[in-house]
Amino acid sequence: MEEHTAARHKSGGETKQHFVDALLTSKEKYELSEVTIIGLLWDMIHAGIDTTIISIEWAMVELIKNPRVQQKAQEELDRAIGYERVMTESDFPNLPYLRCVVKEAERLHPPLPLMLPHKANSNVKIGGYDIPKGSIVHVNVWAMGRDPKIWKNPTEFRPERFLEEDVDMKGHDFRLLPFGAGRRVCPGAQLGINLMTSMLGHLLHHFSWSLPEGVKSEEIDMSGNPGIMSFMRTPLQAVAKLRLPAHL
Ligand code: HEM
Repeated sequence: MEEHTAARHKSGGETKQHFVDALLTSKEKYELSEVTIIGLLWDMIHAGIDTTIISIEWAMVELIKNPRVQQKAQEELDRAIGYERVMTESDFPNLPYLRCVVKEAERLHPPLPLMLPHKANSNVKIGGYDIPKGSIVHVNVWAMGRDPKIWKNPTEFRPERFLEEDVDMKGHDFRLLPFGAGRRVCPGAQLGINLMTSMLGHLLHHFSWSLPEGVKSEEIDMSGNPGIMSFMRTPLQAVAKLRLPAHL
């Protein structure tokens, strides 16, 4: 905070287009204290880090349990990038299968399975049910992602389903809502998707992933920790084998 405030003074109040600066610019208008600004920054850090880490761990376990999918994603990375350089964000448009892997992981393993609690601010009727004003409402996006009425073979990890039918996951298609929807939709959704695409892309391009010797796929504990954020109950243990030249 001190560094940012000092930099603003030095530049004569000229603003950079980033989050800290936006908050400092709005400080007077919204009567934001320094403590509030620091609290908001921590909120963003907490909301952005755990959700992304959890999503990556679940995606990796599915890629290890499904070597066909892992190999197909790696073939796509090899075709689009080759073996002489590392992936960058500008490669994303050429990696449609990898982007479907991200989506499929979010369908089966949304890190916030019940989203965040919402409060009805008036009496509403949804799907024939009366929701009285003041009720706390949870939306079970985990169950929606596995509903056999919506998804064919719902428990199968098959990213191809999204090549066959493109389904939005940023709050516009109510079949898939890992980031929520509406006024309180996740403001970091696109950043979260980009982070996942980047991390999974690097992990798969650089390494092949398997289970430690002697561990069978069906022995992996696929249960999640109870709570708002659903980490894997038993942390994943995996073995990485280098695929790219070590200097990369
Ligand atoms: C894969 C990654 C992520 C997932 C799955 C995710 C999911 C969610 C969900 C389900 C909500 C609640 C939406 C609702 O109740 O309607 C939420 C809220 C939020 N997320 Fe994310 N998120 C992710 C990444 C991020 C990132 C990277 C940031 C910021 C850097 C972020 C910041 C927030 C904030 C600040 C809220 C609260 C918004 C509000 O209450 O108005 N999230 N997220």
